[in-house]
Amino acid sequence: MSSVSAYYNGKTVLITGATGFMGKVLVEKLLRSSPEVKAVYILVRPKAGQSMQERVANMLKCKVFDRVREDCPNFHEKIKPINAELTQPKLAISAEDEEELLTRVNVVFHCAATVRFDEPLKHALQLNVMGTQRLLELARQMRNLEAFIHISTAYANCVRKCIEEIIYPPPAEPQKLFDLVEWLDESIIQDITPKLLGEWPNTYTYTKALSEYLIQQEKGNLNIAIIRPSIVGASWLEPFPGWIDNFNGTSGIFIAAGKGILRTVIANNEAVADMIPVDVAINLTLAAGWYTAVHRPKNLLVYNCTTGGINPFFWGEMGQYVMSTFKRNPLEQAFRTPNAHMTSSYLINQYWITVSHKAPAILYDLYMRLTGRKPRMMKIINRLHKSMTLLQYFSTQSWNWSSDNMSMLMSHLNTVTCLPF
Ligand SMILES: CCCCCCCCCCCCCCCCCC(=O)SCCNC(=O)CCNC(=O)[C@H](O)C(C)(C)COP(=O)(O)OP(=O)(O)OC[C@H]1O[C@@H](n2cnc3c(N)ncnc32)[C@H](O)[C@@H]1OP(=O)(O)O
Ligand SMILES: NC(=O)C1=CN([C@@H]2O[C@H](COP(=O)(O)OP(=O)(O)OC[C@H]3O[C@@H](n4cnc5c(N)ncnc54)[C@H](OP(=O)(O)O)[C@@H]3O)[C@@H](O)[C@H]2O)C=CC1
Repeated sequence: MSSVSAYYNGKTVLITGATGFMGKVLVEKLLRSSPEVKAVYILVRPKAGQSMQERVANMLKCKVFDRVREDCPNFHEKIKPINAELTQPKLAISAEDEEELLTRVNVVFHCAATVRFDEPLKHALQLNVMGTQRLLELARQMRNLEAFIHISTAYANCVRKCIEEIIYPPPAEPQKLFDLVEWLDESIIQDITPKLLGEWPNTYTYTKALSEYLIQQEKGNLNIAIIRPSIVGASWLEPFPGWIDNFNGTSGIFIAAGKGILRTVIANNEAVADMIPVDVAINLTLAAGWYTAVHRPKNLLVYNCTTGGINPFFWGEMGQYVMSTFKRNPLEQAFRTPNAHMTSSYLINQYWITVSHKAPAILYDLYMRLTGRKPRMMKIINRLHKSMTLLQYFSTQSWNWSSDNMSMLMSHLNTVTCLPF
């Protein structure tokens, strides 16, 4: 057994965002590689008419837990759900639960966030920045805390071209923004959001930049590390290859291309497609937790969890791989034969949108209406266009991330690959 998995045995861990894409992989890996972990507390909110208990029961049925279910059939007994809402004062955790966390938790992984690019600024601030502030406040009172790991994004500082593993000055003073959104009318906040964002492309990256700064300012004596993954994609190996459960980042675009719906996309062939498989990002996160707790670095360490500097892969190559994969492995019930092209020209893209997206969608919806069924293709196309408009910023540019801390961490591991510890 490696030092990393040995470290977590006997420890009590707290995870936020455990019901999300990365959170599920984190919970699974932790329970599978460190079966003697004492307890894994997860902060969960009731949602969509489901209680916290129902949500956790449904989550544990998810395929991603099949392997740990086989290895350790009682793994669910280690999971201790806590009712919480990160946007509420004191995270809406009951006094009894809070006391339990304060006495028991050894390591915190903070994954919860809104990752929507179009999130209203007020909500993105309340969750990504104030939520982080509240969690830090709780963590500072924890009596046995050894490490606090915050998941940020490699794009938090996307207004820079070269991104070091340091915390940059924030786009604004977080406290001033908290005060502003406190008293300003929601519609006025919406109106001034572009001005506040400045060079930042969306409220997601903006609030992630703010939360990094806030952590640096308010960390006190905590042992903290920040992980900045780039575009997190499907798993490479663990718990099995190819697992993903959302349409974020590139996955929605790939599926739309595979279904033959997406025919044109704005991207720069020569720009780096900085993707990282979710299991690699989670392995780094767990290893960083171990390193932070055991080696207690003097300063807060930032890990750029990126691939472009080590093994660059370009959007042009990505497009070819995606198309050839779908040609070899066609998806069920495709709308048309997959045939997507990339262009960096706005006009050419608009032309193909009209000819290859809108015209077939109108004809298809007409056919649906005539046969007494509900039209749906134009709705899908409009959603796709909205998503492509928001993602374009990332598919047309390259960034250089330094990854010295990631390399340093890798040098401490048993193997030079990212295989299970
Ligand atoms: C030839 C190949 C070409 C290759 C080149 C491609 C280039 C692409 C470049 C991509 C770069 C990505 C960079 C990302 C960088 C940031 C990474 C991070 O830090 S952090 C993480 C990054 N964060 C992000 O990536 C967030 C980005 N996404 C967003 O912000 C929002 O999704 C939105 C604003 C784009 C759309 O909002 P809205 O219109 O409100 O729509 P909702 O989302 O609410 O979904 C509604 C429903 O539709 C469903 N569905 C969705 N897609 C598909 C699909 N393809 N099919 C079927 N269904 C789909 C969806 O499941 C849902 O179903 P249900 O639950 O209702 O049942
Ligand atoms: N996916 C990616 O490409 C990348 C992600 N990241 C970062 O990784 C982290 C995880 O992302 P990912 O797993 O993709 O995101 P998901 O959207 O899949 O998960 C978000 C998690 O946050 C929880 N959450 C949201 N709002 C609240 C709230 N008000 N109170 C409590 N919990 C809440 C969600 O819970 P619920 O189920 O209740 O909604 C969910 O568990 C984020 O910090 C993100 O910024 C960084 C780089 C890339």
